[in-house]
Amino acid sequence: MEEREVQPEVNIGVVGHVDHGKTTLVQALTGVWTARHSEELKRGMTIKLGYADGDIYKCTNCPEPDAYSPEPKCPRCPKGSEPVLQRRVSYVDAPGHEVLMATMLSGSSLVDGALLVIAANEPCPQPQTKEHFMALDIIGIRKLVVVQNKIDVVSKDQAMKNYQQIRKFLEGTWAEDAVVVPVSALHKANIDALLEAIQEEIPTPPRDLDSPPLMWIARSFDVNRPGTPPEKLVGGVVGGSLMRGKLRVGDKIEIRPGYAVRSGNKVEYVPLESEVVSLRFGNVEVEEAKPGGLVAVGTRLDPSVTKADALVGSVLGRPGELPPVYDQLTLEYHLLDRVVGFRGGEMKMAPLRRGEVLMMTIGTNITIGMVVDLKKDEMTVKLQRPAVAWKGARVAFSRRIQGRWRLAGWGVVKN
Ligand SMILES: Nc1nc2c(ncn2[C@@H]2O[C@H](COP(=O)(O)OP(=O)(O)OP(=O)(O)O)[C@@H](O)[C@H]2O)c(=O)[nH]1
Ligand SMILES: [Mg+2]
Ligand SMILES: [Mg+2]
Ligand SMILES: [Zn+2]
Repeated sequence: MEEREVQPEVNIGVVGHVDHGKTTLVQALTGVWTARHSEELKRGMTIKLGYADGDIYKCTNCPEPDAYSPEPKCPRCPKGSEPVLQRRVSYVDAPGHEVLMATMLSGSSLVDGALLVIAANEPCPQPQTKEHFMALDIIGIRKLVVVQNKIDVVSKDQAMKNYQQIRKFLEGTWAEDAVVVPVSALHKANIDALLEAIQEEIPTPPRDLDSPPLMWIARSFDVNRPGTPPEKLVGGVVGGSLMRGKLRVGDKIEIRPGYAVRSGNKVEYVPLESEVVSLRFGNVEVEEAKPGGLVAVGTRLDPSVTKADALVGSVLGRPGELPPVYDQLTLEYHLLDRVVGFRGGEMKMAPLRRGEVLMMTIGTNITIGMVVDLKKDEMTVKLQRPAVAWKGARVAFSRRIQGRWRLAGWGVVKN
C-alpha cells in the first residue's frame, strides 16, 4: 500500500451538543464506534476523546454527490467502477456533555476543521451547540461543515424550520456562509453529500515538515493485557497528532513535562526519554509519521508511566528540541462578552479577578490555574500542572459559573 493510503492527511473534529449524534456520525463515516470504555458504553456518552480514520472515495463514473463514498466501492455502479481515494481523514470525536467542555477544547487543538453536529429534532441552538461553536472560533478553527442530523425522525416541515434556526444561529458570525448538510447518521443517509462538503470546505492545510517534530499527547496507554508474560510485554504507547515535523521509527524522543510523581501533597513532573519503536495509524504500521491523523507511538517506556492516559497533555519531540515548560504563563487575553452554554439564556461576562481560579486548556493540557497578576488585557496565571508552551501559542480558558466550568475566553502566550 502507498504511504498516502495509510496516513490520514487531515484531522476533523466532530463537535456539538450532547446526544446530537457525533459518535454515530463518526461510525457512518469510518465504520468505527469510538466509544470503547465500559463507562462510555454503559452511559451512552462519549467521555474521552475518540478517534477513527475514514476514507473519502470518489467514483469516476457517477455525478456528484453520488460519486462520494467512505468505501472503495460505488453503491450505484454495477461491476467495473473504480472509485479513487481522495483523502484519508482522522475524525476526532468530542464529548458533548457540558461537564466535558475542557476535553472538547483539548480535542479541538488537534484538528484542522470541524463538523458541527446539530440534531434536527431539537430547537437550535442548544447550549453546547453554542459553546462548541464559540470554542472553534476561540481556537482558530475556521473550516467548518454544519451537519443537520437525525432528519429521519422529523417531518419535512420540521427539518426546514430547524434549518432556518441553524441559519439564524450562524447569521452574522464568521460561519455565516457555512454549508449545512442534512443527514441521518443512524441510517447513513446523505453521507455522500457530506463527504463532498468535507472535500470542498475542509482542505488539508500546508504542513511544516522541516521543523523538529512536535506532538501533543492526546491519549496514552498500556496496551499489554493483564497476565502477559514479562518477555512479551511491550513498552508504553502514546497517541496524538504531530503539529509539525516528522517522526521515524528509531528516533530518540523526549516527553515533557512528563510523568507526575507524587510525594505527600507535592507533585513533581519528570521528563521522560525513550525511543520510537513503532508508529501506527489505525491498525497499519508505518516507518515514518507526518502531521495529519492521530498516530500511536510505541516506545520503550515502562507501560506503568503511560497507562490510563497518564501522559495526556504532555508534548513529545526529540531530546533537547522541545519548547520550554512553564509553571506560569503570561497571556494577552480576551474575555467573551457573554457566558453561554447553559439553559435559560445567557448572561454578561464579569471581569476577571486577581486570585480567581481558571481552567486552562493549552493544547491537550488541561490544568487549573490561578490568576496572580492582572492588567487591562494581560494576565499571569500560575499553573497547577506545568505546561509546554511557546510565545504566540493560543490558550483557551474557562471559569466556574453556576457550578460548572464555562468557556470564558482565550489568550495568547507572551512568555
Ligand atoms: N433517529 C436517529 N437517531 C440517531 C441519529 N444519530 C444518532 N442517533 C441516536 O442518538 C443517540 C445519541 O447518539 P450518539 O452518537 O451517542 O451522540 P453523541 O453526540 O456522540 O453523544 P455524546 O457523546 O454523549 O455527546 C443514540 O441513541 C443514537 O442512536 C440519527 O441520524 N437518527
Ligand atoms: Mg450520548
Ligand atoms: Mg459521542
Ligand atoms: Zn459510481
